[in-house]
Amino acid sequence: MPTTPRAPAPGDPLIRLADVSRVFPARSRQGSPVTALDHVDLDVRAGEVLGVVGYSGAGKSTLLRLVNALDRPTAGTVTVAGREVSSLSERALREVRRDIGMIFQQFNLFASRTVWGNIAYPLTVAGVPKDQHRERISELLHFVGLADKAHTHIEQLSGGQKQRVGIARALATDPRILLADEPTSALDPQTTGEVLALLRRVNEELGITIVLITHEMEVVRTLADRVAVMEAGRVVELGDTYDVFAAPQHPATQRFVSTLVEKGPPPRALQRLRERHDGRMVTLSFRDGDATPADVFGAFIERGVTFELVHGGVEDVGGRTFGHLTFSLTGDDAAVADATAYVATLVELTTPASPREAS
Ligand SMILES: Nc1ncnc2c1ncn2[C@@H]1O[C@H](COP(=O)(O)OP(=O)(O)OP(=O)(O)O)[C@@H](O)[C@H]1O
Repeated sequence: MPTTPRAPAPGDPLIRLADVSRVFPARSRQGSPVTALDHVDLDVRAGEVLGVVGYSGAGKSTLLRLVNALDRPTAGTVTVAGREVSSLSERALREVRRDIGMIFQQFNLFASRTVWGNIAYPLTVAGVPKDQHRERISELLHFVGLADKAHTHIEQLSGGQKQRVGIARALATDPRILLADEPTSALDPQTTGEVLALLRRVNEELGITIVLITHEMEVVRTLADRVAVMEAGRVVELGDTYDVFAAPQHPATQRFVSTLVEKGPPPRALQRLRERHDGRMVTLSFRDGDATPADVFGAFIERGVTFELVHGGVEDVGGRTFGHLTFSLTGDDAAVADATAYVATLVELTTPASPREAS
């Protein structure tokens, strides 16, 4: 094991942003100042993986730079492990930064050094005596699965191997926090899966809290316990990953979730479905703890309503399921009306609308 496992008190904020703003001055005389972060309140709990999603320019990188004190807020406070970093001296900040590892989309390794040399670097900077390097580096290499690559030069490694070196380097000084800035965006899907599995071990086996910036909802679904959605410098939604996927509230969140999960048939599919089915089309959204599809089928059957599943499926997030299922219902008009009215008391019921209908 490369780092000492810790038992964080679950739920304690390890990082706290309180009413944080970061305004960058105008780049030119005619330009206006840029508000990269706008009154952000955010707690990161000890031991969790927090996914931060948002489109380009939403403020995600600025937020990470404030946490590791590479930048300071214009207003508000940033507290890491109980210390308000916004007011610390450069010397005190070095100590705080020792508690924070960071990995990047483009790995940011020394291309001219070996794997060993890259992992040794933060140990040297932190003043760890040379005679302790060998044991520590070899533990780290085993942990990330690169024990046979110690003396390989970085440029001879695949992208996934480079990110493993990045993770080993980030863990070298035994941090409590890992900041991950789009760590899999440069990787193919299979390698992404391997790196995410390694990050899961970093979190679960070593108790390291991870803040993960990404625009890929699959990454969030795989790794994050909670999700913060950012738009225009604000956190517009924050919740458990399951809740965010099953019932996204903010339009920005709905757009992100729809990249993985469709709430109903998209307009063109709906048009084709309407050509083939003349029944009443309804979309039912099931969540853990709600009524089950079997309850709903029973309600249709009791009322003599015929139902056909025409679109949708069941999703799994962290072992909990939800689904949006679209049915075509046929039968006596009054029976269909009665059945849909009753089913709407059991689960969320919507009528899929084409854009023309919706506008
Ligand atoms: N040093 C800077 N000077 C001026 N403006 C900046 C600076 N750094 C960031 N910004 C601006 O702040 C806003 C937020 O940028 P930030 O890099 O935090 O967004 P992001 O969500 O990380 O985007 P991306 O996914 O593209 O990295 C953007 O409008 C950006 O242009």
